[in-house]
Amino acid sequence: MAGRLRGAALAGCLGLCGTALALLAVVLLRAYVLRPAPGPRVWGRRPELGFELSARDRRELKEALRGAIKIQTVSFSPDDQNTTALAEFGNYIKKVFPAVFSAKFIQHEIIGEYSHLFTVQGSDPQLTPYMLLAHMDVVPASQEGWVAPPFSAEERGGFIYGRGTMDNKNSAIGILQALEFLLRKDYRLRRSFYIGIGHDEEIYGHKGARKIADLLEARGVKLSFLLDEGSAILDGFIKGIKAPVAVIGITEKGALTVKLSVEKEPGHSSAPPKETSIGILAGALSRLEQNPMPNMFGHGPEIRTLEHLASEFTFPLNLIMTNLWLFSPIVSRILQQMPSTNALIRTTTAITMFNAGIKTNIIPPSAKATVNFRIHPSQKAEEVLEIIKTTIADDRVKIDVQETFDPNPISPWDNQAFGVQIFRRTLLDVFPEVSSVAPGICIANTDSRHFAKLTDAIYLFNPLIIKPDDFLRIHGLNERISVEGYEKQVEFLYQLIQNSDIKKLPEPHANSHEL
Ligand SMILES: CCCCCCCC/C=C\CCCCCCCC(=O)N[C@@H](CC(N)=O)C(=O)O
Ligand SMILES: [Zn+2]
Ligand SMILES: [Zn+2]
Repeated sequence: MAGRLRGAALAGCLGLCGTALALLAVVLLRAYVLRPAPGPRVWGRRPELGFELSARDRRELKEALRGAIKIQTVSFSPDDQNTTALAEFGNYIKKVFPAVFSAKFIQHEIIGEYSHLFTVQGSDPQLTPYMLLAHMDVVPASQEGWVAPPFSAEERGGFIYGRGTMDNKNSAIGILQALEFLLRKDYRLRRSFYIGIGHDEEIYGHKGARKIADLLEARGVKLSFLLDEGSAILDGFIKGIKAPVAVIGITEKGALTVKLSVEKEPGHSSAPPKETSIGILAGALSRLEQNPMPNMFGHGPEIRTLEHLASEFTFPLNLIMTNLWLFSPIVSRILQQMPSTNALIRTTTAITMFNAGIKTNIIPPSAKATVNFRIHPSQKAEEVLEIIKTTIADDRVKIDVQETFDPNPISPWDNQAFGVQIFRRTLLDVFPEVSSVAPGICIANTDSRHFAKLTDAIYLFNPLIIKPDDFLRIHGLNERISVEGYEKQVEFLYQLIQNSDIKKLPEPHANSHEL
């Protein structure tokens, strides 16, 4: 009997081991043998390209950005902007970029009072134009907590500190700087392009970018691609990846901002009701925080980001990322641990404003709060609103939608996508240390969504190497950019404009480096 039991146990164990071995074999086979062949290799590395800055150029480049940071172009709320500063910014760029403003083939227009549209006419009208987008307005900054005042543009330890250094005067000034340098070298552009500099991106871009887009649409413009802020060269964001990787946004999340309010009879605090307006609203907000929106990992482009970066991961993570069909439940659990990666896999919930109460001994007549949701690419605003109502489940809480839009459509990402190949080419030229370029999601919002009728190829990317600590500075304290990082950004744009001048993408060839 005991022998038979031992035999059965052994057979069971062998069966189990066999299953485990078979599973392992399948994993290895898929990982190393059945791996999809890499796409055609398009670009080869090029020796040093001529972006050489004299000491004077360097000083000029830095001072142009510092001067722009000092202009307090703050967007406080949709109807409160520092319009004096917005106008001053317009005068400033005219003064700092004389070649751009005097070139015969560049048309400059002011749109919506403070935004700027530049039409740079290339010599070959057959080539479809592209667009570079940026914004000049910034979010407010507290005076406390900064190592240098937020509009001082002080330089410390190789960094320029100030609101707008990463979001997004670095792009607005950087694009014009790159063009100024090219014009001074008498570079003759072949492909036309547009530069848009919005003045109200931080309050949804209705008066700036949207008007620029409407005007271009009315002129019948179609774009081969559009590049805006929204992602970057990420260093240290992803556990298991050592080298910096360029993640280019191919979509951005949608947004839904709701105002919640509760009204109740005021009265004497000595005989309070069971619940006050503050208590009721606090309960609703707590339910929203305690019940995050569903994890959507695998339903949007986040999975493509990991697949593209799979070979960058150290063992055994590389194996896991190559086999997401098997490991995605584990991966999605890991991603939700950090706020920046959690934002990739679900609609996020952020309670951003709360106002209530009059005096210590008055029952508060009303309580109000604002909750800002960023919608995952696989969901729609309507669906999110339904979840909010079910989660709050209290008719005393009034829900008013303030601003809402669905996620952007997904832009093309393949060997034929002109913009993507130009970004690869330019990254290879300017950031040789970047070994991978992957499609990703912009977790915030940008002005680019207003241009959806002009092109299906909208990309979100800032050519800056950023670490998790830098990300916290955007809209936070001590926003800063390194002087070296800004020079590289200008170099990237300088090169990008020239690289975009090719007529068509080269045929794939075998012996070149592939990003
Ligand atoms: C796979 C790796 C994980 C990725 C983590 C995310 C890292 C993101 C890195 C850089 C992103 C920088 C994004 C800056 C864009 C900010 C744009 C902005 O502030 N827009 C406003 C506009 C508005 N009011 O709607 C916003 O609030 O979104
Ligand atoms: Zn921005
Ligand atoms: Zn911003």
